[in-house]
Parts: sequence; structure tokens; C-alpha cells
Amino acid sequence: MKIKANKIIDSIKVEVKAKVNAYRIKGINPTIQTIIASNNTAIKPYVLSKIKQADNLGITMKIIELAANKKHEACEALIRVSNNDNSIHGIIIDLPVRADLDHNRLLSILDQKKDIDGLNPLNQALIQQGQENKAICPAAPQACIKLAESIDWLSGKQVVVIGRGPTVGKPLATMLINRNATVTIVHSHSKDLATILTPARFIFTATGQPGLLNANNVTAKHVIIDAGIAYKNDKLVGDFDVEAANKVMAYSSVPGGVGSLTSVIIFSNLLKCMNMQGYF
Ligand SMILES: NC(=O)C1=CN([C@@H]2O[C@H](COP(=O)(O)OP(=O)(O)OC[C@H]3O[C@@H](n4cnc5c(N)ncnc54)[C@H](OP(=O)(O)O)[C@@H]3O)[C@@H](O)[C@H]2O)C=CC1
Ligand SMILES: Nc1nc(=O)c2c([nH]1)NC[C@@H]1CN(c3ccc(C(=O)N[C@@H](CCC(=O)O)C(=O)O)cc3)C=[N+]21
Repeated sequence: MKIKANKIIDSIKVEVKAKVNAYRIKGINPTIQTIIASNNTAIKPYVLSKIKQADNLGITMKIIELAANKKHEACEALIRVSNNDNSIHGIIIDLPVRADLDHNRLLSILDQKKDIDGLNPLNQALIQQGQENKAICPAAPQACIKLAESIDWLSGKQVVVIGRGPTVGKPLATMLINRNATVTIVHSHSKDLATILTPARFIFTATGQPGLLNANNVTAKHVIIDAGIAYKNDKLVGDFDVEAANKVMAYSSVPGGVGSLTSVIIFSNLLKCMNMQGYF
């Protein structure tokens, strides 16, 4: 069974649209600054999707790209300008950034109150402490959790997270612990994936390795939440080989799953950030 993201997306959009309209009536124009300093192909569908959704929701999306010849300091300067610009309410740095830039340093100088993807160390620490209500939580892990919870509750369940990257795997694992799941984290050094996966109810995967999950390592008891993004023969694909779709209990598709939900959750995060900045 393919997990449906549409209803969840639509209900978030209705809520966001109403709040954005209320701000616009007051003369406040909710605005996001996207900073691109990357040459990774996974950025493209995200940028396109955010532009389309922002337009649909009445949110202004500004995009600035760090020129190829500019160095780390220039990227920091872009962030500081947006931090200090009162007409910008949310900032997102699309990851991964270029290999010569220090992404941890860039995320750490983001104004926490404008950190709409919740990747600043202060937001991460609040999540680590189990204080998600005080934090902005990263959009993609939130999307993964919403899709999983549309199938079954997480508390007490064995779950495996494949990938320990900064945007999905690592924050997601912590957010799953906060929901009382029993979490196993798998990465590129892990051995015997099939054996690790056997006892799991949910498998969350975020590696960008197409086919990593396939007919040889999934079972009829598994619910698969696929956040992976890659291109195979010019087609957008996740980590799960959909040829094995009939072997599992449920799976989220790529496209049409985690990504599509992520690109609306970022806007509900924007509204939470605006509240923190004193906009009501
Ligand atoms: N759908 C969405 O909304 C979003 C999708 N993404 C996508 O999710 C993926 C993960 O992004 P991000 O969190 O930034 O992580 P990274 O892309 O930085 O890291 C990938 C992770 O996958 C692990 N990995 C790679 N190969 C294997 C393997 N064969 N077996 C097990 N683990 C493996 C790596 O292990 P190690 O640490 O050992 O190197 C690493 O932890 C990417 O494809 C990205 O494009 C990201 C954000 C949102
Ligand atoms: N700080 C940061 N946060 C992220 O969440 C983040 C990031 N950086 N860098 C890039 C990856 C990738 N990512 C996607 C989000 C939505 C879609 C998406 O909307 N996909 C649609 C449409 C895809 C299409 O058909 O083009 C779908 O899956 O249905 C894709 C990819 C977020 N990422």
C-alpha cells in the first residue's frame, strides 16, 4: 500500500494559507530567504517545489545563490544580511553545501528565530533535550513522522533509521526517541542490513542510495518511509526499490511522499518562527 501524503499536505496548506492571509491583511508579507551554495542534484526538486508551494500560499520566496568563485566568508555574509533584514522572516540553507564550505559553522550563525529548517545548534539542542515544543524542528524528519503516524503509532515500536546525515537521519532518530520508539541507526559502516531490519516495524531511510532497500531485505511487516532523493535514468527515485512494493505492508513513494510533505512543512515552520519574532 502506498501511503497517502495528500490529505496531510492539504490540511497543512489550509492552515498556513489562513495565517498568511491574516498577516497580509495587516500589511505583513511573510518572506523566506533560501540560500543555495551547493552543486548537489537533490537541491533542484526542493527549490522548484518550494517556489511552487510558496507562490500558491502567498509567501514570498527569495533565492540567492553563492557564486562559484565565492568562499565561506562570503556565504556567512549572506546569512548575516538576512539575519539583520526585518523583511526576511525565515532563512533556509539548502544542504549539502559545497565541500569547501563548513555547513556546521553556517548553520550556527543562523538567527535561531529565523531558522525555518531547525538545523541551528540551539534548535538541535532543544530537540535533544526533548523540548520540541520550544524548538523549530527540521521539516523532513517532521514529514517522515507524520507519514509514519498515519499508519501506526510509534511509541514502543522497533524502528530503524538508515542514514545519520544532518538533514534527515540524525535529527529524525532523536525525534523518534522523543516519541518513545526503540531506535536503531544504520550507516555506511553497518553490517548485514537485512538482519538489522528484521525486527523493525518502521524503516525510515535517508541515504540517497537507490535500491538500498529492496526485495532481499524487506518483509510484509515493514512500513517504509523513504526520504532518499536521487536520480536514476533522469527519474527522481528514493532509496526503496518500488519493484518490492508488494512485499511490504506500506511505503511512502518518491515522488509523492516525504519530499512533497517537507516542502509544505517548511511554511508551517515559517509561521512558528514569525510567532517567535513577535508577529501575531
Ligand atoms: N525528501 C526530503 O524531504 C529530503 C530528502 N533528503 C535526502 O535524504 C538523503 C539524506 O540526506 P542527509 O540527511 O542530508 O544525509 P547525507 O546525504 O549527508 O548522508 C547520507 C547518509 O546515508 C548513509 N549511507 C550512505 N550509503 C549507505 C549505505 N549503503 N548503507 C547505509 N547507510 C548509508 C551515510 O552514512 P555515513 O554517515 O556512514 O557516511 C550518511 O549517514 C539525501 O538523499 C537527501 O537528498 C534530505 C532532506 C530532505
Ligand atoms: N536544509 C535542507 N532541508 C531539506 O529538507 C533539504 C535540503 N536542505 N536540501 C535538499 C533536500 C531534498 N529535499 C526535497 C524536498 C522536497 C522535494 C519534493 O518536493 N519532491 C516532490 C516533487 C519532486 C519532483 O517531481 O520534482 C515529491 O517528492 O513529490 C524533493 C526534495 C529537501 N532537502
